[in-house]
Amino acid sequence: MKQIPCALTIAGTDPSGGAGVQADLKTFQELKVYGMSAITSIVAQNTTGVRDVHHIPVEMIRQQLQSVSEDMPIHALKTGMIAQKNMMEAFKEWLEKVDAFYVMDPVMVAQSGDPLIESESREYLKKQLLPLTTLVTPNIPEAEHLTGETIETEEDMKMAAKHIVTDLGAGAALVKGGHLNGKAIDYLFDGSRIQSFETERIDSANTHGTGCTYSAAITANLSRGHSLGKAVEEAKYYVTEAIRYSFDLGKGNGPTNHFAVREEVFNKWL
Ligand SMILES: Nc1ncnc2c1ncn2[C@@H]1O[C@H](COP(=O)(O)OP(=O)(O)O)[C@@H](O)[C@H]1O
Ligand SMILES: Cc1ncc(COP(=O)(O)O)c(N)n1
Repeated sequence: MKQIPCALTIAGTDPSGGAGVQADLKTFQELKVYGMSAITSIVAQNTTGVRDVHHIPVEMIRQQLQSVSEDMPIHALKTGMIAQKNMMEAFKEWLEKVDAFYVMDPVMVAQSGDPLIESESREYLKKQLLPLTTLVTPNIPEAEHLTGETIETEEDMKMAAKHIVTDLGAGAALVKGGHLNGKAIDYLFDGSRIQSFETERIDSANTHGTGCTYSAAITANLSRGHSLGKAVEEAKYYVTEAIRYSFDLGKGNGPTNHFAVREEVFNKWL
């Protein structure tokens, strides 16, 4: 019998259901992948911003990871918010014993502007975790932090993607253009060639959790055995439709619609 693809997210939470672990598990489910999660921090947040953060003790993170890997298959995994350096150290030690595609969403700041990781962990992420990735998916501010370069044009985005792979050692880099004006274009550099993924910009403020959704969809597609290019292409479609039919929920930037690509529900929201 064919085995179901299994994907794991290692991330913080969003009780309002739009970002973090909640967004990741919804995405895995929609893409018919068995979803698993290890929680790094509990974040009191909603569509308007972050109110408080409780970090899970590092030993408990270690135990969660061990509980998954000693019992369950993991075909692909992603990391989102890993706030502290000691959490990253525990994750790295565990990851070195696991054979799975690794997608890093280098979460640093929430869309509301609230910081989600401590400054000393940024360096660790860059130096120690980045070289272990199959793919890293920075938005423009995150790519600027990783490269130390200002990114204002599509040329800059391509340069940043190359820099992150060639000089910083990531397996591949997808620099996302959500924060630029004009069309929504992302650039993937896989070590040998640049590919672009482009859609029109949707006039919507409901973009809470778009980065989480996108990287989770890529992770799900890799766990199914898709090539990197196909995994990104299909995930781009998923996130675009999730933004197009996003929900006007909450008082801030509303969440994406994970039902959007499901035909029967898709029609209902038209
Ligand atoms: N208004 C929009 N219309 C269409 N696509 C968008 C829009 N905003 C963001 N995107 C796309 O959503 C994905 C997430 O990108 P981005 O917003 O840059 O990431 P993050 O949520 O990490 O800040 C990218 O593919 C980006 O191009
Ligand atoms: C726990 C957690 N992780 C990540 C994000 C970033 O979300 P976005 O996808 O909107 O950048 C968030 N707001 N909360």
